[in-house]
Amino acid sequence: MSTLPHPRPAAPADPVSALPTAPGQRHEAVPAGGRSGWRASWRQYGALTKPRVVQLIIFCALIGMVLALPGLPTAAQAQTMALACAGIWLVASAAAAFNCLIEQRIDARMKRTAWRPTANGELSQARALVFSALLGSAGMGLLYLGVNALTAWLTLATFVGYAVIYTVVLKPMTPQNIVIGGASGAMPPVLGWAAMTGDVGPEAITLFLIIFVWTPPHFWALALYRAEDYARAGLPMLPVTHGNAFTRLQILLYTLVLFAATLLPFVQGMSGVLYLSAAVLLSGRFIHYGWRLWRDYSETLARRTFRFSIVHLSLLFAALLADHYLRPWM
Ligand code: HEM
Ligand SMILES: CC(C)=CCC/C(C)=C/CC/C(C)=C/COP(=O)(O)OP(=O)(O)O
Repeated sequence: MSTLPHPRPAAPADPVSALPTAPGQRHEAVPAGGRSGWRASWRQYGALTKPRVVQLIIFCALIGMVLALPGLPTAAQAQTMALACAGIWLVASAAAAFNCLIEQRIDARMKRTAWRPTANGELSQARALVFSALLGSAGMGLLYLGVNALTAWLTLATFVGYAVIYTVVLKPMTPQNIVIGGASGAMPPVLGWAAMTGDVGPEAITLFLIIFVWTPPHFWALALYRAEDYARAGLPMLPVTHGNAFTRLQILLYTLVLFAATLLPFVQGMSGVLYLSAAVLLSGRFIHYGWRLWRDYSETLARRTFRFSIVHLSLLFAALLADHYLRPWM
C-alpha cells in the first residue's frame, strides 16, 4: 500500500568497525573460519534455524493438511502428514540458516540479531552453509520421495523465495521487501494442502492470502521499535524510509484488509460460525491495536502489537482446526 519513492538509509563506510558494541557482540575480529570450527554446539546450529518462527510455519502447514481432508486422517494419511511436516520443517530451517549466513554482517550491526552465532563469529559462514545444505537436501528428499513431487517443488520455490529473492534481492532494495517477500512466508498452508491432495485448491489460496496480508502489520510493528537497528544496518525498512507515522498508517490499513481476508474461509464455506466468531474477535482486536498505534505511538504499544500479531495468527489457525472437526456437531 505504499508506493512513494524512498530515500535509502546510508550504510556506514566500514560497517563492521563502525558498530556500537551490543551485549554479547564480538564482531570486531571474526576469523574467516569462525571461532568454534566443527565443535560448535547443537544450540548454536539450532539458533540459526529461527525455531519459534518455524514452529508457527509448521503449525500453519499442518492446518493446511487437516483442512484438505474431509474427516480424520487414515493411518496412511497421518504418515504422509508426519513426513510432510518433517520435510517442510527441515527446508524452512535450512532457509532460516541460509538467511543467517547471508546476513552475517547485517546481523552483527543490529542489537536484536548481534547474538546470532554467525554474527558474533561463533559459527563460520562455511559451516552455516553446510548445515543449511544438509537440512535442505534431507527435507527435499523426504518431500520428493515420501510425499509428492508438487509439494517438493513448491517447497523449493518457497526456499528460493525467502532465502534468495527476499534475503538477497528485495531486503536491501525496497521497503516493499516484506510485502513481496511475504509471499514465501504465506506458502506453508499451500504446501500442506498440496501434500495431502497433490493439488492447490482455492481454499489453500485463501489461507495463503490471510498470511500474506498478515505479514506487513506483523513485521512493521516490530520494525517501528527496531527502526534504529535497521537504519544502522542500512536496510530500507518502511519506518526508516517513510517514517514512523506513515508506517503506522500502513499497519492500520493492512489490519483492515486482514479483517476482510479472514472472513473468506466462512464466505467460501470452508469454515463455519465457530471460525467466523474467532476471526471477527481476533481481527477486530488487531484493528484495535492498529488504531491505537496510529493515534498515539509508544514503543510499548508497538511491541504489544507485534506480540499480538503472533497470537492472532496462532489462534486464527487453531480456530480453523477446531471448526473443521467440531462443525459436524454444531
Ligand atoms: C517475510 C515475512 C516475515 C518477516 C519479514 C518476518 C519478520 C520477523 C522478525 C524480524 C521477527 C523477530 C525475530 C527475532 O527477533 O528473532 C519475527 C518473529 C516472529 N515471526 Fe515473523 N516474519 C515474517 C513472516 C512470518 C511468518 C510467515 C510466520 C509464521 C507463520 C512468522 C512468525 C513469527 C514468530 C512466531 C515470531 C516470534 C519469534 C520469537 O519469539 O522468537 N513470521 N518475524
Ligand atoms: C520452505 C519454507 C516453508 C520456508 C519458509 C521461509 C521462512 C523461514 C519464512 C519466515 C519468514 C521469516 C523468518 C522472516 C524473518 O525476517 P528476516 O529474515 O528479515 O528477519 P531477521 O532480521 O530476524 O533475519
